[in-house]
Amino acid sequence: MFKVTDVMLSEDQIKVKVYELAKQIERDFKGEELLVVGILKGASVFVSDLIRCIDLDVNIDFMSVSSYGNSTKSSGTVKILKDLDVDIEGKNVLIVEDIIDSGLTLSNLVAALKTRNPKSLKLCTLLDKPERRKVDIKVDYIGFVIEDKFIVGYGIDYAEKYRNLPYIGIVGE
Ligand SMILES: O=P(O)(O)OC[C@H]1O[C@H](OP(=O)(O)OP(=O)(O)O)[C@H](O)[C@@H]1O
Ligand code: HPA
Ligand SMILES: [Mg+2]
Repeated sequence: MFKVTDVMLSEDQIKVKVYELAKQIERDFKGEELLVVGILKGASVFVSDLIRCIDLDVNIDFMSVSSYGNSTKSSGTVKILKDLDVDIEGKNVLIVEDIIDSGLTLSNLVAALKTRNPKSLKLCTLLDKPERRKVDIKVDYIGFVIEDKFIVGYGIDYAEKYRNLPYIGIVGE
């Protein structure tokens, strides 16, 4: 039986970091338009908090890709379940993820989106778990680098549960 055994990052720690990331993004895209792309479902909570701290002309869109299903291991393949509604050619695109683990989700996504000729393509993740990386990936904005624990909350699930926790918790037996 899995349950949440510890808090890794509190609601307050997350709030401070989200604000810092938003201000970095604001500085980097000053005077530019920006399309923020949230990757469903995990990034939904993070991206909603993030955009509300970014004081720029921001558009938002979502993509849904899935590699984990109901398991704690990536299947290694990424399925596009919902594509963008808008054409990104000539636009500044910021992909927002909740967590980068193996890196497979994002590297597949970046490869797909690059072929659409955006003006720029940058990556932002709240959490980075570098120990489990299978593919190299350059991330422009990272909230927290975390150790190799299976975590949930703030949008992140285990078997579709716990996404509504306001903090990041560690799942144990
Ligand atoms: O770097 P990776 O090993 O690819 O793992 C990271 C991805 O896995 C999770 O999504 P998941 O596919 O489980 O779907 P979800 O966002 O709907 O929970 C998470 O939200 C990231 O998108
Ligand atoms: O630690 C994790 N927890 C939940 N989903 C995930 N997807 C990649 N890593 C994780
Ligand atoms: Mg996800």
